[in-house]
Amino acid sequence: MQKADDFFAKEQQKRRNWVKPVSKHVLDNNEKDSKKKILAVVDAVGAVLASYLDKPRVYIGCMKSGEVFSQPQLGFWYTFTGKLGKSVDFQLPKVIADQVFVADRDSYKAVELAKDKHGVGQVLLRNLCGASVRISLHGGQVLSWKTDHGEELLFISSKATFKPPTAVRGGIPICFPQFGNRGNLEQHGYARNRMWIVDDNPPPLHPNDFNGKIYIDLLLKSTDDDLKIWPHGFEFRLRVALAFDGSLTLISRIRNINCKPFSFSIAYHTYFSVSDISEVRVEGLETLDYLDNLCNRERFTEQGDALTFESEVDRVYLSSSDVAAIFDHEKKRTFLIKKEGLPDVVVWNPWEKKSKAIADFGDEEYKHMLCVDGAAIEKPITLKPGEEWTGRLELSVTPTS
Ligand SMILES: O=P(O)(O)OC[C@H]1O[C@@H](O)[C@H](O)[C@@H](O)[C@@H]1O
Repeated sequence: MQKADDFFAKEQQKRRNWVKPVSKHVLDNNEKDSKKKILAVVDAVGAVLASYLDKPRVYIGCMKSGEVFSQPQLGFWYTFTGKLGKSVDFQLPKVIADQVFVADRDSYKAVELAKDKHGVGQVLLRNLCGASVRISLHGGQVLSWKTDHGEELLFISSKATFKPPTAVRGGIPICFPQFGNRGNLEQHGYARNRMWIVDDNPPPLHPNDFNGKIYIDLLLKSTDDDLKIWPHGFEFRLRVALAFDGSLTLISRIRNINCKPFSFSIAYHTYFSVSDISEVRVEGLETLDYLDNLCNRERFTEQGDALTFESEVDRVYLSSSDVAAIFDHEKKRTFLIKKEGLPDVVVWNPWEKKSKAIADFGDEEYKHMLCVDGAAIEKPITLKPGEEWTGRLELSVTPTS
């Protein structure tokens, strides 16, 4: 788990309760004449910084300084590694003097553990801008992903039940080790119906998987009861990471800890929240072959330029590129889905009739959701004893004009 440093943030951070103006912070710390000095330094350094606005990362070599990096539209951010308050003899590299804020280490918590009303453990990740992700230990399921404006990006049914053992209808349930009914296990496998634990000591990942991110590591291990229904010992490690820009990454590492090989399928069954399904299009699947679950998994080839929706869809697109996008015209936003190790993409919307047959799904809710899952289904992944597989899914959202 990461620990928050002191940070300086800009205008839009004002409303976060862990952010206050530097001047107030310093006054609170009884340094009465500090404000003037800080602003004076800001003016000088700000002018220098302005000439670096097009650079992604700038390091300012001053006492107690941290890294300074630019963020499109947000200007500069400064990670201050020293302790603010004791001395004002530090240089504050910020562009605009009256928009300098400090995040208070005591009130800002990047990772919080809590329990829901059924006693199920939940993890809340929150980045400094206020974007957040909520994960349930039941299923290792992401239940919420919000922008820094508090806008929910995932769909959860109003009829969802949060009481184990069934998975919540919405968010990102993980289908493992089976997808759908392609095997002898329960629908979509059992990982989504099991309790996961927080993994305090996971094996290291590549620095890109944690640098600048807030994250939690979860772990699912097969129990003796699980081995009776699927006789393969595994460790499934899931890292859920929230980046500074609000993007959400799920990294799965699945290891065979048994003495014989096994094969599995996996899907991140992502319920995206959309304004109106009729106004949505999916790009990145053009010309691909797909298996149509509505026609006994018959194989077809996608013909259109982009996928649009006017009836039930339940397909597995095969061997896709590593990027797909969902354009939501009404909400004026685009979801980008980037994936590694996940060749297939499931697209699912139950539409009107099927919706009525799903107990934990509202009759009209199909209009406001679309499942687009990064997955490995058609060619199951085989692991020899001791082998590990890694799959990554990165979700981000951008405004579209
Ligand atoms: O109701 P469940 O088990 O969560 O599954 C929902 C849907 O998940 C989709 O991924 C499947 O392709 C559908 O066939 C299925 O109906």
